[in-house]
Amino acid sequence: MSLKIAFVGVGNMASAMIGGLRASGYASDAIIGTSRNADKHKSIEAKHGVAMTSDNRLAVEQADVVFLCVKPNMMRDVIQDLVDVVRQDQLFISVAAGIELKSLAAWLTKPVAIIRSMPNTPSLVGCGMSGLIANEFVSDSQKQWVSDVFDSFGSHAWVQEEEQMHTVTALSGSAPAYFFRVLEVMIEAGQTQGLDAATSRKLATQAMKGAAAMVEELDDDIAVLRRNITSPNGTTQAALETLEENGIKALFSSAVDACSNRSKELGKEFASE
Ligand SMILES: NC(=O)C1=CN([C@@H]2O[C@H](COP(=O)(O)OP(=O)(O)OC[C@H]3O[C@@H](n4cnc5c(N)ncnc54)[C@H](OP(=O)(O)O)[C@@H]3O)[C@@H](O)[C@H]2O)C=CC1
Ligand SMILES: O=C(O)[C@@H]1CCC=N1
Repeated sequence: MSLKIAFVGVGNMASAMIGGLRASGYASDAIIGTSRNADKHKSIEAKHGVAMTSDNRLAVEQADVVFLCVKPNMMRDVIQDLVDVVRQDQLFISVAAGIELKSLAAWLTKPVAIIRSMPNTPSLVGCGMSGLIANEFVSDSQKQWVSDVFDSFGSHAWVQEEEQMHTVTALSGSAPAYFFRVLEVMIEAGQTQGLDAATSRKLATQAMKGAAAMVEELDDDIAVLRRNITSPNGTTQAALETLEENGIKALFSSAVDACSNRSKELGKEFASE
């Protein structure tokens, strides 16, 4: 039988995970979600076939596993309102950017099992990537269950040091947005050159998907895959030289640094003391 999961704060990220879980066959009656605005509940219930409530405590009371999915600035208040219904046999999984395990533990007040995760929205289509780290109360069997759940909507990686969660955020949590931006810009450029929007979108998207699939499925060095497309003095060389001249390396490495630094700031801004 599926463990009962409560998603506290069903917005973009929780909705993506619920969609991914449901598509992988997780039982609808084993999932309950919460959000304050009851007007949204019907559409979430219709989309994912799961029950919704505005009552966080009611949802948490009946859960074996609680995903904490509110924004980082709301996390402390939301957890503090739950403290007296929290049981030590429950597992808590935060998805919040920046928020440290020790802050979550301090707000939960009891010695409970907590996992800090950093998923991403491609979970909705079974292509998620999630970084994970556990506190000392998480058992091996809970870790296995969590690995299986995150794999059911993509893939996962456990990190050894909590500091590494900032880098996970920069390389996978936020990264789909960078690639969406790259696609937006390329599609617009295609249209500027005369293609219609749909054709431009299909061409650029399929190229991005194909490149990612080659990296994933072949064991080749990525630089070799790039060179295999780049004929001397050909079209690709012209494009790549333009990207280098315009600072692609500095651009992306500074974006990764900015993301990771913001994650660190969020952790400090919303720390337990
Ligand atoms: N979006 C992403 O790609 C990723 C997000 N994250 C993390 O996920 C978390 C949520 O982000 P995201 O989904 O984008 O944000 P959203 O704002 O889309 O979702 C948060 C939801 O929480 C609900 N909420 C707010 N307060 C409460 C409350 N007191 N009780 C119950 N529900 C509440 C809101 O609904 P309502 O107003 O109806 O209450 C809202 O829909 C953040 O901590 C973020 O760092 C992590 C990885 C990726
Ligand atoms: O932008 C954010 O803060 C969240 C965390 C990772 C992706 N979105």
